[in-house]
Amino acid sequence: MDLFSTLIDTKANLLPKDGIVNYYGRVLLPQQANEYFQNLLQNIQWKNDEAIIYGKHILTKRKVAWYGDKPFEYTYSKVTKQALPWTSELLALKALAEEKSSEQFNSCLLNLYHNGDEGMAWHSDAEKDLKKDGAIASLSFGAERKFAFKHKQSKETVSLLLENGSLLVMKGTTQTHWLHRLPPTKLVNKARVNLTFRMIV
Ligand SMILES: O=C(O)CCC(=O)C(=O)O
Ligand SMILES: [Fe+2]
Repeated sequence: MDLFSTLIDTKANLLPKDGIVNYYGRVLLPQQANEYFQNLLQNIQWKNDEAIIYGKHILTKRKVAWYGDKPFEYTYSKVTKQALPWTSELLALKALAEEKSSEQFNSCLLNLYHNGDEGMAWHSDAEKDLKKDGAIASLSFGAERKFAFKHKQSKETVSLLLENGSLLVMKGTTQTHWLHRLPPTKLVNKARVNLTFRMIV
């Protein structure tokens, strides 16, 4: 049992209906989290994300990377990416996410937000390549950022802070009924790295 697990009820569902979101809080000690953060900044093959929006080819400020068990192809915003082979640190973090969540993952999408100007707009992760209603485990490193959910019909919202070294799991029908986003903020001027472990089919 880790140091913080007594403080956070990991069985509590943060959503009032139509999906399950569990926040496990910090699953790494601050020093371990900082070491992973530095390692990820250095050793991941970060690239500006490409997208085609209204027929225009654009590059995002946020950087991304895509790793997996096999050279999976993954398409979103009309651009296809191919997964790179796991690094040893990513494999260790995948094992941690799997152990804590009791779920299995075969790929990981990584995001690097250089500061609070960069975020991610409302979306759900329900691309056809993803296992339907499969769990998504999200590990956060570096700057603490707010994360929010919005119900697609009722528009009700739920938000929380994602701490350095923390784990969030979204599962059940969350992606069908809820959007989520990482809002931009003027209050943060440090970088954050996020890893979302997924199951591609
Ligand atoms: O940065 C985050 O915490 C979330 C990223 C996200 O929603 C995604 O990669 O689909
Ligand atoms: Fe997402």
